[in-house]
Amino acid sequence: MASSATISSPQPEAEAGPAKVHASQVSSIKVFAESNGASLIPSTYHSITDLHHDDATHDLAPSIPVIDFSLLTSHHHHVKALHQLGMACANWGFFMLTNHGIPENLMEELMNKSHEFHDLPMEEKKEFADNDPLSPIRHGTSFCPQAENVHYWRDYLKTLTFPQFNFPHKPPGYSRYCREVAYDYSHKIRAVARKLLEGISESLGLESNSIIESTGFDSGLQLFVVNLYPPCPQPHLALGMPSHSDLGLLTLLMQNGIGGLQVKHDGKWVNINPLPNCLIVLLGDQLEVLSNGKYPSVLHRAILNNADTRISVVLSNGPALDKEIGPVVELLDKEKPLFKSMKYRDYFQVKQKTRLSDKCSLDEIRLHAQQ
Ligand SMILES: O=C(O)CCC(=O)C(=O)O
Ligand SMILES: [Fe+2]
Repeated sequence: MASSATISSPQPEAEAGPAKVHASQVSSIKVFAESNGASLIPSTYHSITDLHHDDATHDLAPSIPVIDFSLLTSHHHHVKALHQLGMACANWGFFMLTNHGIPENLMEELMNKSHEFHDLPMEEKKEFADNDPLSPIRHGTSFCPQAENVHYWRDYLKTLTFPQFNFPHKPPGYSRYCREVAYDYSHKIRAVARKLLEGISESLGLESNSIIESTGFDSGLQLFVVNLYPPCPQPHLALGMPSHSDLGLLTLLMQNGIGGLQVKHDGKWVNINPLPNCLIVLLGDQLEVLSNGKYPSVLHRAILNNADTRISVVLSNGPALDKEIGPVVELLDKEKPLFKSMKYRDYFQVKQKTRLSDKCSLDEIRLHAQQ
């Protein structure tokens, strides 16, 4: 059971050997980190299992795909841009998006305000502690404490911003302004995601509106997440988020200038240092399903540091909740389906209530070659 109780007081034995602190006893890792002050973290947060996690390679930085959004919409460069988009989706499941048209000052304003909800006293955030993945506004820590045996050094605010827009009315004074900025940003992100989905359809040899139509995207679910990762005294032992893929079609992410995102490419973790003012685009599980495996969702994770609070604002753009999503029929002329169809509502609920680990939810609907 998730608890809305505030953090239990810091464990006196923390210095000697940290106590096992279950994330369900922790309402906020930010509050815990601030009140604990110990140099060792509880063993229940030791989530790094691969000894070589520092092996993130920088060599790949020059080959990280960059897509210029303005070229996708340009008559002259459209074909070349589609080709680049298709390559990025097939080979990386991830790209940086430049010239996306979202004003820099809007992104800055949102980022500057994003920590204010997290800064509220725990008492004020308690009303949003909720286990239901479809709650319009949720605040919590880690990913799904009830389902995990190790926890993650992150607090989150999750709101559903489409088809209905939801956002906290707290703290007073800030909230109206921040709601407006968030509303504006979420709409602009949907428009960018929609255009990208048109390009992705075309790059698969489909009609440009194919994915939009088959997913009911125009009434699709948009999840708006503000992640906060406080400084961690032992960043080599814990993670902000473990290796996972996102559940929707396209995730568009920005961060507060503090690095921490890694994506997996050719079996190696690659540090992502975004270009100024770009958006990071991550392909989600629903695109892997629709494309029948041609455009795999990307594994990614958030690593930590011991000096700065990192914030990422992550918008997951998905199908309509009641759409049944399976491989696009036109792609099945010459190939067998690799995935079972499933209603997005069911996929969303399962994924948000399961331990976050690689592609474990997607693997549940993967059909085996012999089937
Ligand atoms: O904070 C990040 O960079 C990654 C966040 C993320 O993967 C998520 O919210 O799904
Ligand atoms: Fe993610």
